[in-house]
Amino acid sequence: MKQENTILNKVNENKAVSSSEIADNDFITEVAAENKLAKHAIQVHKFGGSSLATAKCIKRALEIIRENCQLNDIVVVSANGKTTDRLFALYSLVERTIVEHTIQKSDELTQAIDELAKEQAQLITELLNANNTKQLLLRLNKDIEQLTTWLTADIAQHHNDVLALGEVWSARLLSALLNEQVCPSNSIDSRDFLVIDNEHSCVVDTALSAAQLRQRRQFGKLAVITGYISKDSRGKSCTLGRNGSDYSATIIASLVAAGNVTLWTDVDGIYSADPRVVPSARKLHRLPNGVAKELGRLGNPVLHAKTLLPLINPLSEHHTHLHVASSFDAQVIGTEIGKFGQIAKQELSVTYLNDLLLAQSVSFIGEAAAKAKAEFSPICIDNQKGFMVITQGQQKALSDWLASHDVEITFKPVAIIATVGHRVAERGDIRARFKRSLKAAKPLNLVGSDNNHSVIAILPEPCSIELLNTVHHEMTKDARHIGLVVAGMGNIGERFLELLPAQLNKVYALENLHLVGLLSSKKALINNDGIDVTQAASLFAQEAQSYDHEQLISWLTQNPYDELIVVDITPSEDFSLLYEQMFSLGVHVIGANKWAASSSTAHYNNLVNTADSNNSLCLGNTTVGAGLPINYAIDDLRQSGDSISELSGIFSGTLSWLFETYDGSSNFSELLLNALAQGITEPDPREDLSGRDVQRKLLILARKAGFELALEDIDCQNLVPEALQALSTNDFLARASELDEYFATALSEANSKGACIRYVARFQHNQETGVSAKVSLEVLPQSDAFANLTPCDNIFQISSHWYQDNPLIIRGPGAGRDVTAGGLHSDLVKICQQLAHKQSQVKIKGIN
Ligand SMILES: Nc1ncnc2c1ncn2[C@@H]1O[C@H](COP(=O)(O)OP(=O)(O)O)[C@@H](O)[C@H]1O
Ligand SMILES: N[C@@H](CC(=O)OP(=O)(O)O)C(=O)O
Repeated sequence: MKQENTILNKVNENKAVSSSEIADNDFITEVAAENKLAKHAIQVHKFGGSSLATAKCIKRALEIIRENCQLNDIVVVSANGKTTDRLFALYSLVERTIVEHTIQKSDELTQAIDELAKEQAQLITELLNANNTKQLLLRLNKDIEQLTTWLTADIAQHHNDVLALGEVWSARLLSALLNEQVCPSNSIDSRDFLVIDNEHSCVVDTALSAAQLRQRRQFGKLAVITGYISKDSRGKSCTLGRNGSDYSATIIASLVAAGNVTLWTDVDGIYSADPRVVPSARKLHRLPNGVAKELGRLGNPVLHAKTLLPLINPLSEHHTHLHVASSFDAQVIGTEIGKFGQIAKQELSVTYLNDLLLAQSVSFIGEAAAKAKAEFSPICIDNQKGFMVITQGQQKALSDWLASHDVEITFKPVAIIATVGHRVAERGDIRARFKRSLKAAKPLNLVGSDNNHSVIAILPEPCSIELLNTVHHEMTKDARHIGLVVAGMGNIGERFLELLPAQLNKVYALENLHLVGLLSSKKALINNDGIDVTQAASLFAQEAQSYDHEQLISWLTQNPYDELIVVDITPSEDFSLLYEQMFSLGVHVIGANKWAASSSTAHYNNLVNTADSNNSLCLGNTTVGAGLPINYAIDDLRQSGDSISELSGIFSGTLSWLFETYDGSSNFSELLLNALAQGITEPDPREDLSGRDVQRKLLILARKAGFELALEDIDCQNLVPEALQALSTNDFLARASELDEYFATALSEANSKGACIRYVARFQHNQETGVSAKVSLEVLPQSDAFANLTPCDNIFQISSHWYQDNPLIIRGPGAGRDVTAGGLHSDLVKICQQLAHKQSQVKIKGIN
């Protein structure tokens, strides 16, 4: 959540404090003029009770504000921890005392008030300096006196005034602390500006509330506003319902046209089920508005039922983003709620509500049902069978309403469990799966919601944790979004993309894979909603934008997928230097790029450890032998318990072609230029002739086989004489004939013995002598396995404990567009197969 150019810790340097009544735009402009770092769109940050529960939590919230807020932003707070629960408890205690006339209950009341006061006083003393502590304690004492009067003398009148105290204390404390440590701040009691019609419908008087809020905000001070409370048009305190501070935050955001609302809580996003009781719950990175609204309606505690209402105004041009993030782990990317494309629309989640009532009446049948629905907004209604599901709190009002129509009604206690997702009620497969998963619970009915974003099962018994887990497992077991980024839009990259659509259609393991990024060295096309694979190359050509590595890492850090795979088809050492950051972000890498796997021992070991400790997978079968399964074979032998003692072969397609073809009938240099013209060599053929590429490949395989060695441990014969090594490419090509004599001599000497010349890589491990490795031109008998290859083919020979006398040989095309792109697809399928088996358990700072 950290943003680059905000940050209140700079504010103290250029604070300008003057109170005035100004329009929001003026407000913003003036703040911007004073504070060079000010953004123009206001952000609202709401801290829930769990984020303000203890002094430690409040300090954490303070740091989040320091890092993420500017003076023109707004902070909305809930009561500290469970203060609202405690205030409710006081109220219930008083009610019982009145009913039962018991003396000891009033002692109990005094004790409960004392405890509450002590808790608040402790937060104040622990957090504030002496002067502020004194002032806030004085105000707290006054409030406690007032509270005691309300509770003992006039409880009926002051129910909501009592409940409001939690938010008032919390805002006052945070604001004082901000003043001391971060920036000028003032606390605002939302009852001084927020006007609703009544607690039942909570419709906001927008014009009046916005105007009054404008008057309350003070220029140059960060406003800390109480959540949860408001007043009605007669000036009476109201609440917005339990957990209503989220709703306060979005109302306030709509009043000031904020750009963003962040709900800071104890969980780092919205999960596919309650993560406290469903260990396999998945984070939903992006939730479409309608689905989020439905989740809130059906009991998700992070999203109060009304939270989204102020933000989804079809008439408004203004769009406010909503995020859910963890105040315990502010760097973790949370859930974003908004308008998203197909990938986000595939998410499914499961939610439940206990303690409900199934109300049955003829008034809920046919057209008459519309009236009941409009009046009571039930959780669900079936106007064919004549029932609706309501909360227990609605029972009396519904009975009264029907009595006035002279109609009978029956109530039955029920619970609901629902699967929620974009238009799920229209999907027969999801309904069927949901029904199957509920078999043991014997649901009374299954009902689709009006907006089709949920299927609701009505249960005769409360929903158990076991049932929740079973249903969740069934609904989400194959849910996983894997993002694919392809880096390198060259020859092989192009072919890889050409093959991708068919692969996605036919390979089951790729079911949840979405192409989301295409990168060349300078340009990038990133689309979180997916890039059409059938038009990938042309979309890249038309839409890619310039980027740098910092931007790429920042996107990778925030990517909204369960897993992300980067396929590196670049030859770039620079790009390979990003692997470590990628691994530390849990990103998986498929590399055709040889740099990382053949880098220094320290760097390589570090990469392997970083990947391991972050559960990042890394495959690079195509770094050696293109699509030939050499890396897999070595891995397989090692993992099966075999030990490899020798690795040898011809690892370069170019050198294979040159020496298989070179028979002395023409000069070596003519052959070389011919190979260059056919694209068989690198643009500068010295890259092939130097043997470096073969040396790197041997290093990669030896490391795969379990040996720790470095490039310098492998002797490398450079076939380019020293005199030609430092020339420009053109000068080298012009003087290529200087190579001829050396090769002509080598060939004729070999031929005279009935032998041939080949450029061979050899690695040996011997218990006594240790490791020896080299790549060089060798004289081989014509009968040697390495002597009779189809030009361009590679050959790999492995001797091991199991393959001692008769080595294992893998042979075939070791380069080429199709086989390399195919090898990369093979790696991709392997990673996706492994990811399908990956079980992740939720671990959330704050709630675990
Ligand atoms: N599907 C879900 N996704 C995320 N959190 C959930 C879900 N269901 C239940 N929770 C729980 O809801 C709690 C958030 O409750 P809330 O009252 O909004 O917190 P706050 O005190 O921050 O306002 C978290 O502790 C979380 O464990
Ligand atoms: N304090 C109120 C309002 C609220 O929204 O709290 P929280 O953000 O902790 O859920 C309540 O407990 O209902």
